[in-house]
Amino acid sequence: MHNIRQYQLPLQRYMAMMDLQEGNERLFYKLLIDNVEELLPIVYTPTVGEACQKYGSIFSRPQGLYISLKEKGKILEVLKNWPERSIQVIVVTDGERILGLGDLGCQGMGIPVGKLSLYTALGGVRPSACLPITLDVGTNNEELLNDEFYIGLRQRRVTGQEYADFLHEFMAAVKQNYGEKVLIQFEDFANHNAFDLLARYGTTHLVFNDDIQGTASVVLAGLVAALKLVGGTLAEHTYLFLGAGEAGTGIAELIALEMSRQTKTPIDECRKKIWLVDSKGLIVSTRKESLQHFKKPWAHEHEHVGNLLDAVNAIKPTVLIGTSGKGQTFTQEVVEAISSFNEMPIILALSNPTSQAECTAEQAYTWSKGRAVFATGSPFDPVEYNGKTHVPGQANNAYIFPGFGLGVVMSGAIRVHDDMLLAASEALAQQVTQENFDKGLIYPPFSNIRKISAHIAANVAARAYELGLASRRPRPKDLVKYAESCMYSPIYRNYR
Ligand SMILES: NC(=O)C1=CN([C@@H]2O[C@H](COP(=O)(O)OP(=O)(O)OC[C@H]3O[C@@H](n4cnc5c(N)ncnc54)[C@H](OP(=O)(O)O)[C@@H]3O)[C@@H](O)[C@H]2O)C=CC1
Ligand SMILES: CC(=O)C(=O)O
Ligand SMILES: [Mg+2]
Repeated sequence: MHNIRQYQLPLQRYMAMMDLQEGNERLFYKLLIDNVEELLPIVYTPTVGEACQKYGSIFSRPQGLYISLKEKGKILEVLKNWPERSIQVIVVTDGERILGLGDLGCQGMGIPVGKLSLYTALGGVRPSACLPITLDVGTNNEELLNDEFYIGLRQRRVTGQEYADFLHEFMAAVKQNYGEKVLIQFEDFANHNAFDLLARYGTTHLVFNDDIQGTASVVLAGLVAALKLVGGTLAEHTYLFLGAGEAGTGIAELIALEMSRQTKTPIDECRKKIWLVDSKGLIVSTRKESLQHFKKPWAHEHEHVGNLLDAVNAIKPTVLIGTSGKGQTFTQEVVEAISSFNEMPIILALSNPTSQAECTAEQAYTWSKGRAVFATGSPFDPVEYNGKTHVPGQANNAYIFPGFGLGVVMSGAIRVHDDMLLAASEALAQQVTQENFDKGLIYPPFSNIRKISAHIAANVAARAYELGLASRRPRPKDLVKYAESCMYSPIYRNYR
């Protein structure tokens, strides 16, 4: 840590950590686990975003497995080149929507690498069982195409049947090489592919989309915890999203599902409590024909509303959630408006990295006069307002996917079911203590994450057994203890 701390710039610290991961993996994980709050912003958001943007020019050694269009027809052979045989979790991207930074092509590799290091550090999945993959299907990022240090194919993205065939070959090759029980996490695909891939492979493979499903689970947990501060039930609140893509509609759907279970009301009715704004304004029924399929369930009856401020004033939400990928979109007027009709507005600025957050912590607390219950996707420091310290929570799917993955792996689950996402969410919400609430936090600190992950894993595994989706026999009696016993620990063996 002394060495790492000598670097002034976060990107230099990132590069030092990557060198360490390559040169002394056990020490890398020891540092990451013991200093998680300090190092998470380095190996994960926000610094990993900058690293992906500059990936070509900071490149020293390859990490992960690249599969490019040139390998079409030979993907199985390429997979066989990976030295580890026993893989439990794959995180795969095609780099088209890296955080809120857009199309970074092959340079998106930083994301699968970073996510999988959290699978190990936060969730205890063995490093050798983790495989980061980037599919190089080209990039539409002109700057990268003209960058001498770009590491990927210099061509525009393939789409349509050619893309679908390539993905299909990849999915089939993974199953053939690693069997049915490898968890494939789709990460940072653009929404025009992400929903379709999940629907297409959800019934044949063990797949999970972190941006749609993991994010939904973490946000639902935060909302359930927030109700202890704010009062009311899920169904008594009104939700407004800025951003109706993977994260926005994924979260909205899981809230509606949980609301429907709690109130025994049809899910269609529950969806009416949830409104979304996209780049064209509030999603309303008069726009239904021209909407992408994942937006249609949210096209409620309402007149046209063109922007977020007008939508806030029209809908009067109690909860405002930012999933737009666009920074500074929760303006002072927006935060003041929601604060004018809520004693304690719940405001989540989920977009990553920090530069894309819908507002900063300081803005949220100042403009709401210290009344907002606030969390962000990337970390923000505590803020002093009117003599009180406000600590923003980090609403990031990193709370969920490591424990979720561990639960799937340890139970030998063969499919991911929505109930398993609800189980993960419930377990996370239960880990928020009175001490956390007293600080205004709706998430527990990351310093306890391995214990939290063990509880998430246990709840996910328990649900998988109940659903008949778990193949590991016999079912361990104490699933929390079993989860802990499965976790990788970076300790040196004593050979004496
Ligand atoms: N905290 C966390 O754990 C997570 C955070 N995220 C973050 O969420 C963000 C969005 O991700 P994702 O949902 O996958 O992205 P998508 O591209 O799927 O969705 C983005 C949505 O935002 C809308 N949008 C973009 N700009 C504006 C604007 N100026 N005003 C209103 N709406 C706008 C788009 O509108 P239109 O449909 O009209 O184009 C679209 O509906 C990213 O920054 C990502 O980092 C994602 C996953 C997890
Ligand atoms: C956290 C995450 O998955 C994202 O921002 O895309
Ligand atoms: Mg993501």
